[in-house]
Amino acid sequence: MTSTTTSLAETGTAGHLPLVLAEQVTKSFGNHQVLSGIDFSVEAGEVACIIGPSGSGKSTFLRCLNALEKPNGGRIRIDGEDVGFNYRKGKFHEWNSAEYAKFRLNVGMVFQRFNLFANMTALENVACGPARVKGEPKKLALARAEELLERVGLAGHGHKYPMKLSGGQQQRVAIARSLAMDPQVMLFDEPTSALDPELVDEVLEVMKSLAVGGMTMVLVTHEIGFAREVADSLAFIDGGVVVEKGNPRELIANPQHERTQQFLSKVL
Ligand SMILES: Nc1ncnc2c1ncn2[C@@H]1O[C@H](COP(=O)(O)OP(=O)(O)OP(=O)(O)O)[C@@H](O)[C@H]1O
Repeated sequence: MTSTTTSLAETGTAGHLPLVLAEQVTKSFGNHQVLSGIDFSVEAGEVACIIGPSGSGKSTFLRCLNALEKPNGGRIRIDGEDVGFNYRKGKFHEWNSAEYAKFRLNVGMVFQRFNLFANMTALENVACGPARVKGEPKKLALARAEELLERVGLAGHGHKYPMKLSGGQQQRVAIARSLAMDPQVMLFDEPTSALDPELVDEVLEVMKSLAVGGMTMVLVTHEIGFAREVADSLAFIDGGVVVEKGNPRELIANPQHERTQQFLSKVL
């Protein structure tokens, strides 16, 4: 991002900004350019789905949104805040590790592999963030975790360790764990791809209920049906750029770009 520091300072933050705003984001790993100038935005309360071929940069972009990867150029703002930078005394300063940690509490992320703590029960997995990271009293964090497990359809399962839960149940615990931090936006990276087909719907149903409840969500997915039914916008990423973005139903029914048409013809 260093190369863009001057232009960042000049751009300013006046006017309405979407909750999530990415402008011309680039990212390389060595000589391999993975993101070549991504423009992307999501309004508060909206669900944005991202589709695209394997290796097109979808996960890398999501990781940039959550500051798990550092872009080489461009600008990402969440709720008007520059991800990775503070603007002080007329200059951009890179975040320190405490600022990165604080930011991630505000942006939930659910991964393909559920990443639960194997030595904690479902309840402890959900309660540990508020109790250990936010310093919430343990009793309160556990009571809230009970409520969240109920919300994802897992009432009565709180005492179980992850290995005693199905993949779909584990992913729902992971969603509850993310919700426990009261995130402003939730990012999902192919949350159903590691599940047996018969377990996919139970996770999609939970995500649908979050969407109906007004949660702002960015979702990398192969679930075109979910995108069509639930999402407010759909972006097709290929070769590290957003090739096409629009209303999901329109984009799926009538893709404008040849690359989008080719991709959809393979997955529909
Ligand atoms: N940490 C890394 N180091 C080196 N290369 C990486 C790293 N992370 C991702 N890549 C490369 O970046 C490219 C894009 O990967 P990414 O995971 O973002 O794609 P994707 O669109 O999410 O693919 P998929 O749908 O298969 O998950 C790939 O070629 C991948 O090998």
